[in-house]
Amino acid sequence: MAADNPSTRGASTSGEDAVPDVMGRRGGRPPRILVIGAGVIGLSCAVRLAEAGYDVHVLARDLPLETTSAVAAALWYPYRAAPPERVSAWSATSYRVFVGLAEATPAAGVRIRTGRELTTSAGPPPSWADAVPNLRPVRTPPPGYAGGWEFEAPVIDTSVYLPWLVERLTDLGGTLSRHAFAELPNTAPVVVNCAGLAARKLTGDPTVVPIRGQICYVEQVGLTEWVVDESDPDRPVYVVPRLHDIVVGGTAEEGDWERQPRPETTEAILAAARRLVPELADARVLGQRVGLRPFRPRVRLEAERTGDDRLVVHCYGHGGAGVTMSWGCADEVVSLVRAHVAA
Ligand SMILES: Cc1cc2nc3c(=O)[nH]c(=O)nc-3n(C[C@H](O)[C@H](O)[C@H](O)COP(=O)(O)OP(=O)(O)OC[C@H]3O[C@@H](n4cnc5c(N)ncnc54)[C@H](O)[C@@H]3O)c2cc1C
Repeated sequence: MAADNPSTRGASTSGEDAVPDVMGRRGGRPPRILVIGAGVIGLSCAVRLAEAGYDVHVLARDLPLETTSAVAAALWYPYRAAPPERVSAWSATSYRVFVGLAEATPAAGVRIRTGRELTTSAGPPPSWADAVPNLRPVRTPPPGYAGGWEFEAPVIDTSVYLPWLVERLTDLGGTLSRHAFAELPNTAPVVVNCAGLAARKLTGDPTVVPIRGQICYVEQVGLTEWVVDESDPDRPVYVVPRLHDIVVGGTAEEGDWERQPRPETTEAILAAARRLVPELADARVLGQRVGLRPFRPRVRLEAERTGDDRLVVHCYGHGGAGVTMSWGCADEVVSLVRAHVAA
């Protein structure tokens, strides 16, 4: 990654010697916190902890633009994450933060866009309906659909947003370094575990499984509205216009660890998207990518005291909605840390 890229600003790639070894408050300095993971969850937690006055260091095997978070579409849309009531509350908090960013901080890469979730049968409003202002039924669905829901949602261009989060963190005095842990470290009094899918191995948690997502990018052809059809659970169709391109998806293949795009899948994704959004017919394909959504039957967000009286806060398993829930989860991580360690 280029040295002047904000996603590596404040980052070292020196490996082992980058691990903080200072144990907590010393000489009046704020307690040191080690955050594992530089996806949207780790970075959002790190930013909120730094804002709360902690001395925050993010250590990650993959830097932000190399993570699953960078592959996310990333539409505010609670999808393949549980439990519903908590997902809804975390998502509602994030919605408000993203609206604030879209209004006041264009450099963060967040825009509010109108769009539609289309359904093939009539049904009640989604479980997260209260998180969205002005959710309304789709009055004239396209052929083949029974209805759906229309609303304004934040669209987060991760290629801009993740570097912006890093910049925010380093402005607050935090750091980001590349480091791969073989096990949870015991070198800091507080560790926040945001390892995503890799928490499966790092914490020995077999309930975290991949839900593979393949997407492609096409050129921006002037599209402003997003659309989602998840009536086929394995083959959701979504089209999300970003600042300079359009994300077209996708797949949701549970238990599939393949990280390479499958060409025949790309063809199927494009065909389904073009049926739904005819404006894409001649849009040039710019690239394709795969991400493994870190799904868990319940997001794990809890504090654990270790035998040697350190604190580990786990925050992983956000499935298909990590961006959507990020700020709500980050606030809760800060509350858990504060309950144990004052800044
Ligand atoms: C195709 C696709 C589309 C998606 N669309 C959306 C969407 O529209 N909206 C939405 O909200 N979400 C979406 N998601 C889901 C979203 O991407 C995830 O929920 C989110 O990225 C999870 O973030 P995370 O920070 O937990 O994990 P990750 O982004 O995977 O980050 C994990 C971090 O932990 C680090 N790490 C792991 N193990 C170690 C270790 N041993 N030592 C050090 N560091 C380690 C990694 O290197 C990485 O930095 C989508 C996902 C996919 C794949």
